[in-house]
Amino acid sequence: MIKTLVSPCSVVVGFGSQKLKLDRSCKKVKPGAVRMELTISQPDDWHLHLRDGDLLQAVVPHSASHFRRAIVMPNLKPPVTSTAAAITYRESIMKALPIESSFDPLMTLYLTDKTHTDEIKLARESGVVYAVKLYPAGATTNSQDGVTDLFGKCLPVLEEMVKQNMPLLVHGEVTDPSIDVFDREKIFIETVLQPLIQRLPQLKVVMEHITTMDAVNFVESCKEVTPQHLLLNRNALFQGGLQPHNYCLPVLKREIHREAIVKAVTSGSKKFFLGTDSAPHERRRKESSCGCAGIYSAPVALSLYAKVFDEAGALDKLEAFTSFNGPDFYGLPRNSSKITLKKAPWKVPEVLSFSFGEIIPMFAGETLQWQPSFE
Ligand SMILES: NC(=O)N[C@@H](CC(=O)O)C(=O)O
Ligand SMILES: [Zn+2]
Ligand SMILES: [Zn+2]
Repeated sequence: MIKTLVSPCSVVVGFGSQKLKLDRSCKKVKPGAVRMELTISQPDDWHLHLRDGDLLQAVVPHSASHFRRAIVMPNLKPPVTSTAAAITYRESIMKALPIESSFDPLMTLYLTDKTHTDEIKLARESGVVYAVKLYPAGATTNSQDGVTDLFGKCLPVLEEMVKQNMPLLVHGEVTDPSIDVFDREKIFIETVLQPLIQRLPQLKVVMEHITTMDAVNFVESCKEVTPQHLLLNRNALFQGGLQPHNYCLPVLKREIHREAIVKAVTSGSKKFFLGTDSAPHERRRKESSCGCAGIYSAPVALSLYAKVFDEAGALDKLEAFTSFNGPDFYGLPRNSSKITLKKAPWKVPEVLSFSFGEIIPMFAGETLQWQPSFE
């Protein structure tokens, strides 16, 4: 539902624990200016890194304040390779949640060369594990224990996943160092994903954090889309100097790819859903001689998705992308709770400070137009 309201004299915008009151003189508002409000079913985040320890405590409130559920990535150190570990990890997330939060973490298992078919059965029986995650070994952060040979080592497990109707979530990049880093997603589709789907057509596969028109055009799987791959192209890595906070994997691509992703997502196709890939790293680990891959988007993601759909003139398609296509794919109920997005400018903090260090959020210091609230 889209409502237009006459601009108020003041609005309160919130950001985590910070609230900022914008006193805007009515005189400054142009006659006839309107402010928009959009109420949608509460979104879920189908790709989220919550980490553990201090970082978990710091970041979980940001996701919990906007999203009702999230698929939680298992690339901890050590990785979450068993249902027992997933249950323990889920408990630590629940403990870190703000009181009265109804956030529901949906857990995943980290696939390795050694994962046993019994583990898939246990995962299904547990009721807390919703997917299995494929990290090609060496492809991304904490993927060292990932899969070295999917067809050679994991076929029985993949067949069990078909039986258990357990989706496979894929970091879709080849790891061959001789392949250009900007081509790794395209080559993965051709050499791994396409053969996988031919071999196991009933396997439910999600291509995560897509970055190319090749992924957009790969119709056989559903796809998650991050805010950064909708809003930034690879120039953002080098704008006025090296920009470590825009570095993630798969790496940002050319503008033609970004445009293809925006077009697909705002077209209303049910194959695309929200997955922020919010991946916090401490500032010192990003601003380093060998900086970590990952963009921390949880606090700004909804504002950014709204920006993309607004600029494409497709706000009427936002809700399906944020709140319907994901649960429909997973066979879960859509959320009955609602969230309101108000068009009112707010500034993203330059830095988020915690006792252990700092995190730089995506679009730090920039002014955004859409602000989620439950009021
Ligand atoms: N996206 C990233 O750049 N990093 C993620 C891992 C991943 O999703 O590939 C992380 O865990 O930091
Ligand atoms: Zn990934
Ligand atoms: Zn990720």
